[in-house]
Amino acid sequence: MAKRQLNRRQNWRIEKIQTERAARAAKRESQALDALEGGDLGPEQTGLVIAHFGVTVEVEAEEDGQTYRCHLRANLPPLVTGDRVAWRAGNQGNGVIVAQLPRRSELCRPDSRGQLKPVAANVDLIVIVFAPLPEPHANLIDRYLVAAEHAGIRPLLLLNKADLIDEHNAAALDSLLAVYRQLGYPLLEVSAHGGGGMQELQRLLDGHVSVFVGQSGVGKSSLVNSLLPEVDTRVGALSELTGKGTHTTTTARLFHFPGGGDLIDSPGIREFGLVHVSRADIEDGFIEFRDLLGRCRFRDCQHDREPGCALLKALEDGRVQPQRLASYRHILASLPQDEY
Ligand SMILES: Nc1nc2c(ncn2[C@@H]2O[C@H](COP(=O)(O)OP(=O)(O)OP(=O)(O)O)[C@@H](O)[C@H]2O)c(=O)[nH]1
Ligand SMILES: [Zn+2]
Repeated sequence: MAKRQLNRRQNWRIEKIQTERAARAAKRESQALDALEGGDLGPEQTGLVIAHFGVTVEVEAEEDGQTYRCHLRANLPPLVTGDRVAWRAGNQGNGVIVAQLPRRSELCRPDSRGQLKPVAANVDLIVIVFAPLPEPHANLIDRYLVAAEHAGIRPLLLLNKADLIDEHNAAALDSLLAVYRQLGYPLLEVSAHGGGGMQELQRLLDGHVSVFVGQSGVGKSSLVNSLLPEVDTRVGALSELTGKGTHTTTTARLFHFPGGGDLIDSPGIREFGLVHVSRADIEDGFIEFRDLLGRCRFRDCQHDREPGCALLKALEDGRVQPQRLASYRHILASLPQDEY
């Protein structure tokens, strides 16, 4: 009891300190903004948000490719990495964001209160990475596909560690890949180590804004390091960690590939698609089910053994793959009960 009270008091103190700290930061921020606005600002131009640091964002000028630390005017919607903005330069490598330009797409994740918040904008390719090892799970790949379909962003299935394909795993991998090939999803095999397929991958990434997602250990870092030999993609994440101590969310950063094309990366983005999907998202995300759902005899059909089930009929006719139906059921069953 006493301990709980103590905890509550501690929490209250921590909250008070955090509020005061935030208020001081906001005040400093508005003073900085006033000083900027009071000075000579350059003409309005367009730029790209390449990183986000709470009260300021790093903007790359479209014109000269230089980066500027920019302050935000109060009436702006929240900006994220990948946003295109209208901004005006100040005099010391800083500037002011004037407006957010329309987004073509958004990646969203729930925040600490469970509310969906955008974490990256204008991504147009989600690279779903898997490998012979750790052994790939169809339902995990399908979860990422559901998330990509839901975000309206094109997926690319990337089998990394192709050098590890041998007589023990080749058949299983082939049948896994055949399902996605039949659905029309683009597929590529590479080896971040051996270098096989990497040029082809680079070609597919050129001209796009991509994110890499996939299970731990499939080789996302290795792929990114091989594509971006010049930069340490962990830098942004680390400096945020030491800056804030307890905060585990780390900023997303946009990197340019040498051959053109961009990558947006952060630990949070790598896990995109593993949290929060609704039943409707799942039904929509299995593209071959779209024409079938709603055609079952029973409205609350669980597509399990019900007579007149359109999905089971399609399974029988070979229009739906057993692996996909199993995966669909598995993902649905993982939803909280009230959404099922
Ligand atoms: N044989 C082989 N091993 C690879 C290849 N790419 C990566 N690996 C190895 O796989 C392991 C995991 O690679 P990472 O790049 O750390 O994987 P990750 O997906 O970034 O993992 P997380 O950071 O946990 O998300 C490392 O030991 C790599 O050396 C490859 O093409 N072939
Ligand atoms: Zn059914």
